[in-house]
Amino acid sequence: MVSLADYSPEVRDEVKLVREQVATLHAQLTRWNLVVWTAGNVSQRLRSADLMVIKPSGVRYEHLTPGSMVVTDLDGNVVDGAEAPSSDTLSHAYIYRHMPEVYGVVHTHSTYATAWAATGRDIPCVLTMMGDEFGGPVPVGPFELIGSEAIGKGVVDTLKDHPGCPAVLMRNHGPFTVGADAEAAVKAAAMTEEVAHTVWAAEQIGTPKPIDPADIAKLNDRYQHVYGQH
Ligand SMILES: O=C(CO)[C@@H](O)[C@H](O)COP(=O)(O)O
Repeated sequence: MVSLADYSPEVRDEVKLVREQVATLHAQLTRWNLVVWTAGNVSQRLRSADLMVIKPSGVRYEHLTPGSMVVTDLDGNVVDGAEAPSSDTLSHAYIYRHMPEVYGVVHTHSTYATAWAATGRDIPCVLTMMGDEFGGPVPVGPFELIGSEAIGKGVVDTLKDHPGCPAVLMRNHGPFTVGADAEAAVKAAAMTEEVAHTVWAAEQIGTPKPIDPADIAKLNDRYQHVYGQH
């Protein structure tokens, strides 16, 4: 069995840093009310080796520490860690293998996004915030059972039809999000829940108005390339 001792000091240094980052980011899931009990997970892929760091399965967020984070290869084989990795490890690994631009993956069961997932409806792009973050609707992916890479394949296959979108609502299950790092994926999870809630509220008031696709593209380009500090 391969262990961290088989990797260079540079890789081991990055593992230490990413363990700290991923452990800290799990607190953002509870901060933004995206999870109940242990129902969500965060991972980040390393830049220096084909490894990833993910939450241990079923461990409460207040008990998570950098040292409890599990290191696996991109086939889900444990390389370092005292506890079993997340239930979704194989799916996170599949996403990393098939989306080379992705270095962060998050899964939650946040209430409003999961309610949309239960209906099988995409969240329509009726908010400027959706143009900004998603560049269109938040799509629904196929129903898949938990524990294999099937969910990961469903996420990748769905996002092929939605280039640049960082979120998929896996039907009857909940949101999976991706990003250039774990923090970006956590942000996408928080924004997914926010727009799921807002669009649901809009549908209680009336019929939300669609945004012209050309304007959605302009919103997304500005937000992705101009917004914020550069
Ligand atoms: O979706 C599911 C179970 O329905 C899992 O993703 C859990 O919600 C989190 O599992 P662990 O990461 O703690 O194994």
